Amino acid sequence: MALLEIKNLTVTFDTVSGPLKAVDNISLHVDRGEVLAIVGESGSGKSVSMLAVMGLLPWTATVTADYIRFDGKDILNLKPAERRKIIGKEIGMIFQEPIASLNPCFTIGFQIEETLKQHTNLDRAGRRKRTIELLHMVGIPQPEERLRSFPHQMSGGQCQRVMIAMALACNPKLLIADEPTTALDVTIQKQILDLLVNLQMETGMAMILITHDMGVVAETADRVAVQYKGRRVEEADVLSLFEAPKHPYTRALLSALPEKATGDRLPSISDFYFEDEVLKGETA
Ligand SMILES: Nc1ncnc2c1ncn2[C@@H]1O[C@H](COP(=O)(O)OP(=O)(O)OP(=O)(O)O)[C@@H](O)[C@H]1O
Repeated sequence: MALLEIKNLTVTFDTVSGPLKAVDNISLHVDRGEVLAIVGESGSGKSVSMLAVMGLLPWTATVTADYIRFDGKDILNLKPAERRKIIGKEIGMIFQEPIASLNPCFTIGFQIEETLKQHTNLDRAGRRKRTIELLHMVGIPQPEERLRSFPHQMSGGQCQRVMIAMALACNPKLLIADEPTTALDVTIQKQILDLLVNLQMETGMAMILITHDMGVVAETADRVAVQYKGRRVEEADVLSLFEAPKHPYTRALLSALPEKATGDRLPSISDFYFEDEVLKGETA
C-alpha cells in the first residue's frame, strides 16, 4: 500500500474573472521511504496540489478528488480536527520562502516548541530538549543559544534549517518540500539539499520534492512526475525519464540542462517546441 495516494485531484479557484482550474485531474502516489520529484513550469499547479493535500488552500478553492489517502486513511473526508492530527505530525511541509514562513514575533525556539506542544505529550523540559536536538540535527551551531533568536536575526539558509527542524519535529512519515532552495544563495542551496537528502536517508521518511531544477531531480529523486498546465503529462523512475523522456515538455526541460548546451547560450524551451506541440504531446 502506498503511503500517499491521490486519485483524480482537481482544484478550481473562484476568481473575479471566473473559475480557474489550477489542478486538472491529477493522480499520484508515493511509497514509504521514496523520494518523488514533481517538476513543471511556474503555474502548473505543483504547489496547489500539495497545499490541497495539507488542507491549506483558501476558501476560494474547490477541491475534488476520488480520494486522497494517507497511510490508508482518506484525509479528504476527515473532520478538520481529525485532519489536524495528521497534518503537521505525520506529514510535514516546508516552503520556498523560509523567512516569510516563520512568525517574526516569536523566537525560533518558541515556534518549534509550539509544534511539539500541539502534537506530542512532551512536558516543557522534554520539549526544550527535543528542540535543541532538532536544531542540532539540522546543523544550527550552538542550538541552546540560537533558540532565543528571532527569524530576522538569522540568515535565509538558517531559517530554512529551522523550518526543516519544525517539519521534522514529530518524525513525519512524509515531508513535502516545495522548492525549498529556490529563495537561497547558490552555495546555500547545495547545503540545504544535502541536508534534506541525508535526513531523508537517516529517518527513512518519504519525500515529495517540488522543483524546477532537473539537476536536483537527478541527484535526489527515485521517481519523477512532470506537470504541465495543471495536468500530469509524464511519470517515470529517474533513470528512464532521463534516458528516454516521452513528453515534449519533459524533453524540452532536459534539453535546457547546462550540460546539454552546445553553443554559447543555453537552449530555451521555445527554441524547440511551440506551445501547441507541447500540448499535443499530452495525448501522446
Ligand atoms: N489563491 C489563489 N487564487 C487564485 N489562483 C491561484 C491561487 N493560488 C494559486 N493560484 C493559481 O493556480 C495556478 C497554479 O499555481 P501553483 O502555485 O500551484 O503553481 P506552481 O506550479 O507551484 O508554480 P511555481 O513553480 O511558480 O510555484 C496558477 O495559475 C496560480 O496563479
